[in-house]
Amino acid sequence: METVVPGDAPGTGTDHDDDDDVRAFSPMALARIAVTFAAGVLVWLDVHEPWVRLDVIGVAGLVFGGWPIFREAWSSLMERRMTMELSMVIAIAAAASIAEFLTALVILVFVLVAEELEHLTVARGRSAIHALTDVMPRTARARRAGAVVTVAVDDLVAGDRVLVAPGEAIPVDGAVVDGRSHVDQSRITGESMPAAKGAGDPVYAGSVNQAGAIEIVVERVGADTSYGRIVEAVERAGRSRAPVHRLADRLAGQLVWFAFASAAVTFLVTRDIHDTISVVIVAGACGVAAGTPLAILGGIGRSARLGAVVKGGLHLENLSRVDTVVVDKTGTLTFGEPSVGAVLPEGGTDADTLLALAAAAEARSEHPLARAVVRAAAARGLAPLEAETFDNTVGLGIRAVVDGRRVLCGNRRLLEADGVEVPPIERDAASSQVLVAIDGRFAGRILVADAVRPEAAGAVRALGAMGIRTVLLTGDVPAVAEAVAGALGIAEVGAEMLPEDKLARIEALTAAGRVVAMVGDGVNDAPALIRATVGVAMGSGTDVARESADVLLIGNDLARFVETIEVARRTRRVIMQNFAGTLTVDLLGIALAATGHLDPMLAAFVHVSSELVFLLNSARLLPGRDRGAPRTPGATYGLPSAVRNR
Ligand SMILES: Nc1ncnc2c1ncn2[C@@H]1O[C@H](COP(=O)(O)OP(=O)(O)OP(=O)(O)O)[C@@H](O)[C@H]1O
Ligand SMILES: [Zn+2]
Repeated sequence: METVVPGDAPGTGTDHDDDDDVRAFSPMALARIAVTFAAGVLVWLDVHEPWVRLDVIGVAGLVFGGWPIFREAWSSLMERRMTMELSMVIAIAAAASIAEFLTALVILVFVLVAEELEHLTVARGRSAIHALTDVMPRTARARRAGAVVTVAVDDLVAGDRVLVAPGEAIPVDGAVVDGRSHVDQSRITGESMPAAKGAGDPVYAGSVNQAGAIEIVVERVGADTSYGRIVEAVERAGRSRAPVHRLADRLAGQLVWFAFASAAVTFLVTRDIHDTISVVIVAGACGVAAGTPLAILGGIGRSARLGAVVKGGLHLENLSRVDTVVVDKTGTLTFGEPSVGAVLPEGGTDADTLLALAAAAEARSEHPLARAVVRAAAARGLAPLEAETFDNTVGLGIRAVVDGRRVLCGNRRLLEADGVEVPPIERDAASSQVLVAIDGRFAGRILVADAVRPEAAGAVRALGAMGIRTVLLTGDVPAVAEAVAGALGIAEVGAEMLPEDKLARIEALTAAGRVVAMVGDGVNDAPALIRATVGVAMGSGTDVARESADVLLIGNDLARFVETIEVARRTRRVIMQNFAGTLTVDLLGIALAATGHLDPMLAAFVHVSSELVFLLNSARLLPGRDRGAPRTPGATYGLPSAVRNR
């Protein structure tokens, strides 16, 4: 009942915006409700009071029970803001002034109960978000001075060694130093299959150790871990304000004013103080005022469960309106972990030299093609060469000097820009190609194939079913782009697109009135991610992409992205239902009250119960408890002797 008016400053009155208190009922609030209720009963029973001119029980009940609300109303008055508290207090005072103490007390009980229930619902929303952190163990078994002791995770520092038994959650980010196991890290990376871990492999806090016992060396603890950062982003998002939130506040404020104006008219016309009080009381706005942020919190929490970190309420709102999804190919539709299929030298260079020079040139690039070339050279056991100079042109490729030779690795455009004559090239739709020139002469090409993500086709189909158009924009050549698009059922394709071309296409789409989500992973996608209505980065993507994005897909799973759009749409639907419902109930209620069909107590009941329905409607969005929550460590599990005897 604690509304809510534009410019509502945090920290005023019994403001609930900042307390993370997830307690059940507060004892003081309960006491106020009980006292007010008791006073109501006494007044109703008409217990004898010695003072004729003053109803002491009624006044005392009102003052004690309503104290926090009076205080808030007073501060609203001082700030010249019309709030729900103020209007309620005016109604209560009006009832009391005509000695209708029973009415005043009953209204107050309703107000107090509603306020408390609202607190509880909102607290549950907060705790649902906090529940994300519950998977992080609070204690760990660490090696200290030759013994294994249970310590608080917060007391761990980098370099500590921690033992993790089968079935336990991993408490920190670190690396395995002993033992082997499989680890379910779906919560962090989204991979659904447990990953094999042995000495030297990284492990992440919040993932769950499966079969074997492992010992890990601590690298990062708490909020610094990958999972800690995810939780932090979600919590920050939960606190941010979406435009629809401001709209809700405005609507709530206007409803209070409207009820007030209607009450004034009612009094002028009917001269009936009861009906006037009913009019003030019947219009509730908490369903929109508190229900909107609660719904957004629920939507963001639910998305986080799907592995999508939505960085703010604004982005969730935008996501609900998306009608066009632009994707890039490498790393988004494909795994972005391509492998070299063939090395095809030309003009007298031999394959190993070609690959070795290319690998040296590509060594410092984070492009998936570059990494594939480097891996292939290492796999063939070629002696690593060092590039003397290195120049990366996004969307074209690499210019480097290796062993005194000028090496170009990239596409036709790069080579031709440097005056290299590139012969006609046979295109194989299944592979991308890295063209290589040495000292200004075309020296051959390296075929690199990347696997399409298995969920991509289903995701594109699901988007289509939701009425969303999918567009593929890639830096790769048309043959490869069209092959991938064809396999996935994407009709609209742009190939050989430089980063600025992708950007221009996004701008053209938004200029045409489309609401565009751009999904990408690379440095070349960053400008488009920023310009799109919603930028979505793959979790495995480059840092630039992850920073530029509004939504981060931790699990790289496009199917989860589609589900996130559904969550966003549902959130929007719930908010709109609350808007429409509140308006209907309030307008109807005011009309009934003004025409003498609602007495004040019934009006209070209508106000409170309708609000509660809308709050609960929002609460439906809150994610449920995590099913796969692991057991916490601390108990002693049997460790294999390899780990125990160290
Ligand atoms: N480091 C590199 N090594 C070799 N070729 C490169 C490199 N960087 C870019 N290229 C060439 O430039 C083209 C465009 O690169 P860009 O990174 O813009 O897109 P992409 O990786 O092909 O695909 P997508 O746009 O779908 O991610 C690549 O297809 C490749 O031919
Ligand atoms: Zn209310």
